[in-house]
Amino acid sequence: MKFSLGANRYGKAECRLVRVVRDGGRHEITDLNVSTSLSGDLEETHLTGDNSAVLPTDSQKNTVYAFAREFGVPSIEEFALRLGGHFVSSQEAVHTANVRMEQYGWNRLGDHSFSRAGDEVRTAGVTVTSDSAWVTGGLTGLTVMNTTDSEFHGFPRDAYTTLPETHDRILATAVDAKWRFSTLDVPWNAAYAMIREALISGFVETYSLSLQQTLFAMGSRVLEKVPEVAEVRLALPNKHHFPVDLSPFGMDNPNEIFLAADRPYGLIEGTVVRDDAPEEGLAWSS
Ligand SMILES: O=c1[nH]c(=O)c2[nH]c(=O)[nH]c2[nH]1
Repeated sequence: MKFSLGANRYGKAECRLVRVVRDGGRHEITDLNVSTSLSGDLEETHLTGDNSAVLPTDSQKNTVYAFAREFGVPSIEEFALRLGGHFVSSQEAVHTANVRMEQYGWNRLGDHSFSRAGDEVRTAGVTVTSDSAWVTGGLTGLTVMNTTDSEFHGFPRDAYTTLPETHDRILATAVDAKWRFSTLDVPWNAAYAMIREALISGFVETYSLSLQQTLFAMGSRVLEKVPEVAEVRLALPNKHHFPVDLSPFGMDNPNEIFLAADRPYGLIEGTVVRDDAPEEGLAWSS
C-alpha cells in the first residue's frame, strides 16, 4: 500500500495575551486569544522526521508576545497581518500563514478596573415548606480585573515554592457569589442591583494584598449595603496573568505583556456572615 500526505498545517493554538498600556494613571487593556497556523513545504517532517523547515510552535507563540511588546496591537487585523507576514517572509518553507484572533470585550469600571462583557448570569434558589421559605440569590461569571493595586508577598517558602513575591500584579477573577436573605420582604431587583454593585465596588476599591483579603472586603460590602442579606458566599478563581519574560528577545517587559493562563487557577472561597444572622428558614408571617 502506498500513502501520500494530504493537506497539513501546524501552529500554536490559543495564545492568551493581555496587554496593559499604562500611559498615566488611566490604563487600557487588550485581551486576545491568538492562534497561528503555518503551511507550505512541510512534507519532510511528516515523512522522515526532518525538522529543518519546522519553525517550532513555541517560537510562534513567543513571536506573538514579542510583537505585542514591540509593535503594540493597534487592531487585531493589523496585528494578525504583521504576524502572518512575518512567518511567510522569514521562513522559506512557509507559504501560507493563518492567524486567527479573538478579542474579548471589557467594560471600564475605573482607571485601572474592568469587567468583561457577557457571561454574567443572575441566579436564585428558594426552598419552601408548608410554613416557611427562604431565598438565596447569586451571580456567576462576573469577570473583573484590576491592572494594579494588587500585591502578593510575605507567604511561606517551602522546598516547592518558586512563586516570586510581587508588589504590582494583575488581579482578575470571575465572581461566583451566593447570598442568603434573612427576610422575604425584599425589593428583589433593586437588592440584586445593589449587591452586584457592592461586589464590584468592593473589588475595585480594595487595595489588595491577597485575593482572600479582597474576598472578605467584597462580602463585607454586600452586608454593609444590603441589610436583608445575612450571609455571602464567594468562590473566586484567581485568573493568573503571568508577565512574559521577553529578555531572550532583547526586550524589557514593564508589566505590559501578560500570558493569561486558564488552568490551573487558584480558587479562593469564603463566607462572610453577619454576626446576628438568623438560622435558615423564615416563617411566612415574618
Ligand atoms: O491572592 C492570592 N492568594 C493566594 O493564596 C495565592 N497563592 C498564589 O500562588 N497566588 C496567590 N494569590
